Amino acid sequence: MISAGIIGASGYTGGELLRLLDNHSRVEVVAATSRQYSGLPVSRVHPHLQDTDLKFEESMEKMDADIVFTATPHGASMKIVPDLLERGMRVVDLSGDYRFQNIRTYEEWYGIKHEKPLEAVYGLPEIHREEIASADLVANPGCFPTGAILACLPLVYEKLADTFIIDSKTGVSGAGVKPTPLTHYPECSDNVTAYNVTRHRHTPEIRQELSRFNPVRLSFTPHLVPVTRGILTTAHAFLNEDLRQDELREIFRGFYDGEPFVRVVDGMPVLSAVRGSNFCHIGCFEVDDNQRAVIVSAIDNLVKGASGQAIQNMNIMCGFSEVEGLDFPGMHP
Ligand SMILES: NC(=O)C1=CN([C@@H]2O[C@H](COP(=O)(O)OP(=O)(O)OC[C@H]3O[C@@H](n4cnc5c(N)ncnc54)[C@H](OP(=O)(O)O)[C@@H]3O)[C@@H](O)[C@H]2O)C=CC1
Ligand SMILES: CC(=O)N[C@@H](CCC(=O)OP(=O)(O)O)C(=O)O
Repeated sequence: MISAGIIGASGYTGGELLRLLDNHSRVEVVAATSRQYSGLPVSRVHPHLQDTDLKFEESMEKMDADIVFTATPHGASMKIVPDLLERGMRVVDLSGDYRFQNIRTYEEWYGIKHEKPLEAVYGLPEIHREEIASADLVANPGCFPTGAILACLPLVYEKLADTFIIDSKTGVSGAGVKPTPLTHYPECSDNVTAYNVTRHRHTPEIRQELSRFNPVRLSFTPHLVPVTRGILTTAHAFLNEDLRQDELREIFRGFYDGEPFVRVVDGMPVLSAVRGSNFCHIGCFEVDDNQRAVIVSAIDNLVKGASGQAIQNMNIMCGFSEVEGLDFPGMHP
């Protein structure tokens, strides 16, 4: 049994970590922090978590755990993570603060001066499983990059395409618990909005990871759609080989063979099939007469896009079965 702490536990990804860890046989959550709700029972903020006796702590300054999840905004994590590491705790950070190899890229796209760059492993197990196992600091990927990278990776790895148009639709929980003008109910319900169409901060993150295998050019456009959870990504790639749909599907099947949380599906991926689960479904594979291939991926932004992937990373770091606590399907319909 190991002990875990969650910083930022009053937020959406913090709540999702609590929900998923409640079902994990090797982990006990010993601390869940919230500055706003310090002293209150966790169930007061997360009404679905009625069977925990945990109360929110103000911080983890005087508490220890084997592993800590920092479910805090970018800019906040960099003020918290170094102290945890110095005190000997291993950390999975859910923010963007440690995802970039080049700190100037982070500063340019996030508009924040990084106070404390540290060595970290990018926590996408499908690329970095071995380094994750021995890491003290894992930078959990962004939600859009998880779905987008998994949709494009086999084509980059096999050098079948190098230019990608990535169009993603996200549920509103991706924006966190605090409402904004874009996510206020009358603005986002019964509505669809494209945003940050050329300047979304996940663009360089997707590029960084795909370019590890072969340089890529890409355009990434996010849209907000009126669902609570899920990201559906449609990636378009112009192939440099004439491949049929069934051949492309087999390339993806071979590439992801043995991956516990990636499923190459026969039909079209849908959000409801992955909702609440740590699975990424990938499908479509249609190719038109311009050799444009269309790959569609679906994830739950709060699970494979955040807290589920963070637990998958913890499982790898601790030598547990990678699927422990995560081995259940989505909630269709
Ligand atoms: N939502 C999603 O789908 C995804 C989110 N992420 C990333 O995960 C992180 C958390 O996201 P999410 O849960 O959605 O965010 P939320 O805004 O829902 O929750 C973040 C929580 O962090 C706490 N917090 C805020 N600032 C600080 C601070 N300076 N020090 C300590 N605690 C702080 C707040 O709690 P309190 O005020 O009570 O202390 C807040 O509830 C972010 O970096 C986000 O970008 C990554 C992938 C997907
Ligand atoms: C709907 C919505 O606003 N989504 C967020 C993505 C949140 C996320 O996963 O990103 P980081 O962890 O990199 O912050 C956005 O577009 O900024």
